[in-house]
Amino acid sequence: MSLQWWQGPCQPLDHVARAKAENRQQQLTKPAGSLGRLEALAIHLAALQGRERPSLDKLWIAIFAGDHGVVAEGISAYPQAVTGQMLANFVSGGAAISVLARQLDAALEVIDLGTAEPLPPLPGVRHLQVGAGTQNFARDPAMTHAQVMICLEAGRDSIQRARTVGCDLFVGGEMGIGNTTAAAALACWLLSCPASELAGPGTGLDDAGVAHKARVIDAALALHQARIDGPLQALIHLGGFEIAALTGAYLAAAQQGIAVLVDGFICSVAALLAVRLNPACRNWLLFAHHGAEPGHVRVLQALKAEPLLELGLRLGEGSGAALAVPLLRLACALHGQMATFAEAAVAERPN
Ligand SMILES: Cc1cc2ncn([C@H]3O[C@H](COP(=O)(O)O)[C@@H](O)[C@H]3O)c2cc1C
Ligand SMILES: O=C(O)c1cccnc1
Repeated sequence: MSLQWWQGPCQPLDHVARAKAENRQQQLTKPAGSLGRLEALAIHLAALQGRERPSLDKLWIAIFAGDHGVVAEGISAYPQAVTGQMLANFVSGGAAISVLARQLDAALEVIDLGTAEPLPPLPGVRHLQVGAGTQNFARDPAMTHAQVMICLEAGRDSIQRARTVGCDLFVGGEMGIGNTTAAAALACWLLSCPASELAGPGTGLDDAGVAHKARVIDAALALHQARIDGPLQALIHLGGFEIAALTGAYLAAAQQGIAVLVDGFICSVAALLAVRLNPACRNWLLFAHHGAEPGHVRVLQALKAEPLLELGLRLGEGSGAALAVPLLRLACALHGQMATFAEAAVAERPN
């Protein structure tokens, strides 16, 4: 088979910038290593951005939304219509991510990949209508090959727009009632483990609801298993439009040399898919937080991720990643603005 676009090379890290940043860190007026992981983060960002002093001034947040046919199985605490209603809330400024984007002075774009009930055009939303949501994967493959390709490209297109405005960091977010079920099903396939280990309450299922969700996922895995021969087929059979778009965005970001901050459970599953599709993209992914959804920690472990925050978040929308941006910005500010021992005339050597 011919090579797919996401199999093309990812940008290499800039080892010269990394070495300069490492050298600079050693000269700053503090005991060596005293800023802990913030030091390594600034150095890694230097290697990603190709400059001794990285910065995160220009932040691009893209929210991908899509509905999920598997909602018919009663796997979410909220009705499907919330997906479309939240699209309006994102652009009118009232959603959590809208508030965070304003606070961070970030660009926020909202991409509707397809809701179950078609929406009237919403100013500020890009409507792609890949389909009226996915099919119910308890019965049928979630999407077609053509649909997964359009979604992966929708993610790539967002990265292209981010690049044209000179983005320093990309944050992807998602909205789609039912998507913790799709994400858990994908994670079960990717990690070869039963749904009882990865299914969680999502928007707020009780214990019986979580047990039902796990049974739905296990049955769907059994139904599709024989036809899933890799991560792309897993996405087609078990995925969601927004999960595929996030996967495409992460892959394209690595190919175009844009650092990524990954949000919660659903985004982390998209990141694991991206790494399985093109392992070299892993270097470009930073992980924001370890959330409350039980599958999240397992997916982070598989990615060898060291998330920055642990706040019990279970919202999605890119909110956890947005919350971690100030920490990364401060790591860059310390790295870029602290005085060196020579500049401040402070004794460099310990006794
Ligand atoms: C009002 C509201 C806003 C949200 N923003 C993100 N999610 C989050 O919850 C959904 C996944 O949970 P589940 O799989 O249990 O349906 C996704 O839309 C996710 O982004 C929301 C959910 C609700 C109800
Ligand atoms: O961690 C997440 O991304 C998450 C968890 C629950 C509901 N929505 C998103």
